Amino acid sequence: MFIVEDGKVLLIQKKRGFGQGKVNGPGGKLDPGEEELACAVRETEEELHVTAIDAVKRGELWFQFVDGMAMHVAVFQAQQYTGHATETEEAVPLWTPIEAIPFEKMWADDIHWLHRMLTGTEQFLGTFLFDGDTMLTHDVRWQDA
Ligand SMILES: Nc1nc2c([nH]c(=O)n2[C@H]2C[C@H](O)[C@@H](COP(=O)(O)OP(=O)(O)OP(=O)(O)O)O2)c(=O)[nH]1
Repeated sequence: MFIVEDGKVLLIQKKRGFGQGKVNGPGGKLDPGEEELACAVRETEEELHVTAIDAVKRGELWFQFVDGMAMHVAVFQAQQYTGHATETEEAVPLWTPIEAIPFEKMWADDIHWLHRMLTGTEQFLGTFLFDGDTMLTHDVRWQDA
């Protein structure tokens, strides 16, 4: 979930779990039977004590890892929220200027879609091959919303 306000995006530094130490948007795994949007809203509440309002789906990420693991991530964006971003056991909040996103601290694929997503209106579909933290191939396709 990427919440945007006044040219800044609400990122987190993850304190534990998958991608610990990385900068990312808040998010996490689906609970059984849960819808993607509900999951993204819930994880943002759990990690930052912020509730995203009127979030829209902007893209999908498909990851294949060479060890056989695969992962699908739905990407949402919101322009409105309630609450005040607070550090929790899971994450440190980072209100970050969109023009100063620290891609070197993020997942290697993010540089290929995050800035374009935040500064435009298109939807995207990204497919990536990873070996651990190393991205081997990337393919991002955009279409008008
Ligand atoms: N921006 C970005 N996000 C990614 C990438 N790969 C990846 O798993 N994510 C997101 C998806 C999830 O929101 C988050 C990982 O969450 P997770 O659910 O696997 O980890 P977690 O340990 O926090 O699990 P949970 O208990 O909170 O559900 O990172 C990536 O390459 N780029």
